[in-house]
Amino acid sequence: MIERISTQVSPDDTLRAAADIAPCDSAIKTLAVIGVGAWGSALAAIAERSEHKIRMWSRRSPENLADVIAGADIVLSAVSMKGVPSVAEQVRQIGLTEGTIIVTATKGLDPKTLRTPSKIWQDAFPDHPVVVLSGPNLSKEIVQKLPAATVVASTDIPAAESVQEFFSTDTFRVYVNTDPIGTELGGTLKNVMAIASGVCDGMKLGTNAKAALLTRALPEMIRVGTTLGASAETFFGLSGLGDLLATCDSPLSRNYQVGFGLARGKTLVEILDQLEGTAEGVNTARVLVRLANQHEIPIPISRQVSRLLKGVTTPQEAVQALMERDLKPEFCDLFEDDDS
Ligand SMILES: NC(=O)C1=CN([C@@H]2O[C@H](COP(=O)(O)OP(=O)(O)OC[C@H]3O[C@@H](n4cnc5c(N)ncnc54)[C@H](O)[C@@H]3O)[C@@H](O)[C@H]2O)C=CC1
Ligand SMILES: O=C(CO)COP(=O)(O)O
Repeated sequence: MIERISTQVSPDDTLRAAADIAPCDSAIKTLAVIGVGAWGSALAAIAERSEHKIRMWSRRSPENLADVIAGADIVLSAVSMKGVPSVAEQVRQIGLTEGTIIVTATKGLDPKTLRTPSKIWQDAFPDHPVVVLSGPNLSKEIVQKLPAATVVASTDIPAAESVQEFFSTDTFRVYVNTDPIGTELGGTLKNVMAIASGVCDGMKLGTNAKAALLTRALPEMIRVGTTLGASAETFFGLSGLGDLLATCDSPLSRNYQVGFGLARGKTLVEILDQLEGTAEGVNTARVLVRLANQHEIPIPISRQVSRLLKGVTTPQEAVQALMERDLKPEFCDLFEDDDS
């Protein structure tokens, strides 16, 4: 696990000017990053410029959380899903300055309450704007300053626009969206599909199979999303299709690596032991099955991924089960229930 503590960017440092980043006029200057793993560190690096003050906190860092968030214009959480409820509660007990924007970059679902990270933050801070940041953003490419785009979504548009301005650079293009739940679920649900995609490649099923998998993955994600209040359109954007393509086709993706390893006969325990960082799709698959059962949403691909992760099916049986389902018209099940 990558665990960077506030060494490069300390609470009292004035940050060095990044030569390739134009000065930003935003009134928003102070960022507190909570969760300094691969993604939190990458986002801090993106925001780094002379007029920004960046403070960082993770559970093993020497800084005091209250000092790090005090007076921050933006509090960004890049904690993995399992840490979100407890971290949100710690921050709630400390309290935030009025007007502080909360940005959540976690892609996951809470196993206890089935809530998304943005819902957890909004429940803890009903009077603060909450902005979801999600998109095709493999952190290893972002830190190399390769061009990338992302989405910041909120029902509070001025807050989303402030976050857009704060994080935009000439290599990181930020779009605003008004559908936070859709934006968040795109990034969350594609992690399960990335596991399926890794299985597909690990089994050498070929390009046709991969194209079929990813194409059928999208309506499955849309069915879940629209049931939970998202707009279908959002899933055709960067945080849906965009992140699906990035994560399902890259060995840099930890979720893809999980699927690939399972297809090559490794156990889940072995894979997770060797994995650098968090593969949220493992938890998400389990939670998603419960959500889908509750709402009667057909999720055939995710259900096979969940069975594979539980060890109750093999990759070969999972593929067979998907191929042997009832025949149907291509578009009958985008918004309607069918068998799973
Ligand atoms: N790495 C990437 O390319 C991207 C990751 N994400 C998402 O960002 C989130 C974090 O991912 P990474 O930074 O890659 O993971 P990571 O494993 O590198 O870092 C996770 C961070 O969460 C903290 N954490 C974990 N459990 C905690 C707990 N119980 N209490 C407090 N803190 C806790 C860790 O200390 C660490 O700072 C995930 O939801 C992931 O899906 C989103 C976009 C890109
Ligand atoms: O969300 C990501 C890219 O957008 C990162 O994917 P992994 O968590 O699978 O590495």
